[in-house]
Amino acid sequence: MKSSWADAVAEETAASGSSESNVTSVPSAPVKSAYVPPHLRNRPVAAEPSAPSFTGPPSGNNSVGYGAGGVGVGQRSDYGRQMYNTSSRGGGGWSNRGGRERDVNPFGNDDVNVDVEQAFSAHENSGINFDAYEDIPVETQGDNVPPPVNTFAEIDLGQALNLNIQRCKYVRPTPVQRYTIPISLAGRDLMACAQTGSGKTAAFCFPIISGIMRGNIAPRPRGTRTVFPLALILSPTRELAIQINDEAKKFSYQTGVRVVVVYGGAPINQQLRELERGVDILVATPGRLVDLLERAKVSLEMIRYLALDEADRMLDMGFEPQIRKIVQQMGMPPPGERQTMLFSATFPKEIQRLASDFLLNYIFLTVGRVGSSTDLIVQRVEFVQEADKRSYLMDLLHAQKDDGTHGKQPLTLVFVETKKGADSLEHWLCRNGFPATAIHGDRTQQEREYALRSFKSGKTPILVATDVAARGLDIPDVSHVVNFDIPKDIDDYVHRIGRTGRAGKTGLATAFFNESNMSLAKSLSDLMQEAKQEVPTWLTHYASRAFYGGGKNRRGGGRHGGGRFGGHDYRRDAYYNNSGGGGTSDSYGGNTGGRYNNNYGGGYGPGPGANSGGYGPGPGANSAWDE
Ligand SMILES: Nc1ncnc2c1ncn2[C@@H]1O[C@H](COP(=O)(O)OP(=O)(O)OP(=O)(O)O)[C@@H](O)[C@H]1O
Repeated sequence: MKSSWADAVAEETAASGSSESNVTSVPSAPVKSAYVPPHLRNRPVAAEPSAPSFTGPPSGNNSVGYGAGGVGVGQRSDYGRQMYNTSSRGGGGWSNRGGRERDVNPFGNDDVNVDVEQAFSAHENSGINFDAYEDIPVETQGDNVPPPVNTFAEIDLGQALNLNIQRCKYVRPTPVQRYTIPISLAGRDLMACAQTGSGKTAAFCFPIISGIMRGNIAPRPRGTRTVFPLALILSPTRELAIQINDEAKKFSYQTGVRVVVVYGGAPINQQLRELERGVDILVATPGRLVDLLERAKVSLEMIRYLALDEADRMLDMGFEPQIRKIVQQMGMPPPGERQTMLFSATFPKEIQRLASDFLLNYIFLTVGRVGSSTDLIVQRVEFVQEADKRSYLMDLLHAQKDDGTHGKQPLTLVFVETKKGADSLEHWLCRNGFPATAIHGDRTQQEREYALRSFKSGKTPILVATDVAARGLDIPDVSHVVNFDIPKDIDDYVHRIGRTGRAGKTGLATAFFNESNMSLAKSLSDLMQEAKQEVPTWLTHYASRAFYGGGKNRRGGGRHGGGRFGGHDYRRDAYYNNSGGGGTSDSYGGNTGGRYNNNYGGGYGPGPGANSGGYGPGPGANSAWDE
């Protein structure tokens, strides 16, 4: 059943009793006390005004000064914004440097002023196909899990943010949003695993923006060129950081919350200038952030919200020491004094163990099976020898061209293993009349961004990519993902194919498999079965051989080593099975023991028997890491 925002609001108003109980059962403000750095303790902090209950978006143009330029104190009916502007915060806030600035309208129109009902009925079908998520299994583990909500209207996010949700044409929350937003608003730490393209970005952005709008934040230090963001969102790749920044900017339009992005490969001076204009939410790749921290341009002392997108990637072998440094050794308040949210579509258990160091009494949420792909993606596996891959790809592309009956050419994303391989395939495709571009870690940042733009716009409807484009990128109209080279790790496969079949739309993924991919046969076959895909007999055959021959993948012991669909909250296993030294059911070669027996500070690497070949970039392979 479809319902518009206006319906939801009307229903809530009509049934105020029941909706109120929903609201009260989900605390509207973090329950933890605000972090106050030692040097600011004993100073008076502005009291938080009581939050008016959510009344739905306005139908006119007079409620929040939309489109009226800068917003002054008292002009707004949005309590969060008022709090934000009237609080005694100095230091890092946007309003204290260079004066108040007019928000650039990231939506490019003022459509919020048109009749709400009309706007929603016009766009109701343009967003997520919610029916596709109806039967999705959801599991939560942890103490006192706040109940999920069914509509945005049930959540008290603040009016300015609600308007932006409306502008984004989000009619109702996706399953991961239904669960995570109340959990985060209740101030709880969270590890959330939900399928690709299911709306995780908004799931962590909304509570952060709302929390900052709500205020109750200690003043930031004045008279220093160091900036003190209140929230940090970390991303493994530059392009994903840019995308999160764009999204967060949309969501925070006219809330007074200022978002800045920093990432490697781009001029640091420009980023410094942006920072000096003030920052509330900092989106960053780890390397550039460490640089700024070491130069004392940024301080993490005031961080109240930490979000790790693609958290399992952020904590795998390549990144883990750097993330640990940022989170534990550079002045960030400890768990309990900040709220931490970890999100990904995949969460190997040994990564869960590492991640739990950053969390306090957290809730573990799975929407769909951990690490599963969505069954919106039709998966095909073809047996193709190395030498035949190009001609096979050409056949696929020709077939697609012939299919292009709607005028618009479908976008095809082709994943290869190496940077050299990406260059070479791009040139070959272009020589053969297929407009292609490429993205990988050896290209300059300018080239990378240009390639992505050219692909998104359809100018070059084929993008050849390494794993640098495997995670998080939300490119509308990608109808086909081709795994020209199959990744060594099943989780990477899940993320790669997740570039299509997003937001409830369907997509196609084709993989070229041959003997060199034997190590993935079992996990690929399991994954496809789980997603109700047709598994070729030859793959089943290889899978049984790989199983007995010790096929390798990051999950060790087979994809479902801890029992079928063994991907749950690792704490279950840790508590019951852990008697030391890798005693859990899906021990990764014995190098990570139970949480309580291990010294994680000593670094993390593949132990004897670990899957070093399939875990992290091997020689000649690409790192999907950025700085
Ligand atoms: N409530 C909603 N209604 C409609 N569309 C939504 C909603 N929430 C998110 N979307 C859209 O769904 C798409 C996918 O969202 P997003 O990129 O956050 O997915 P994700 O879960 O982070 O994916 P990945 O695992 O690949 O990073 C985006 O285009 C986003 O704008």
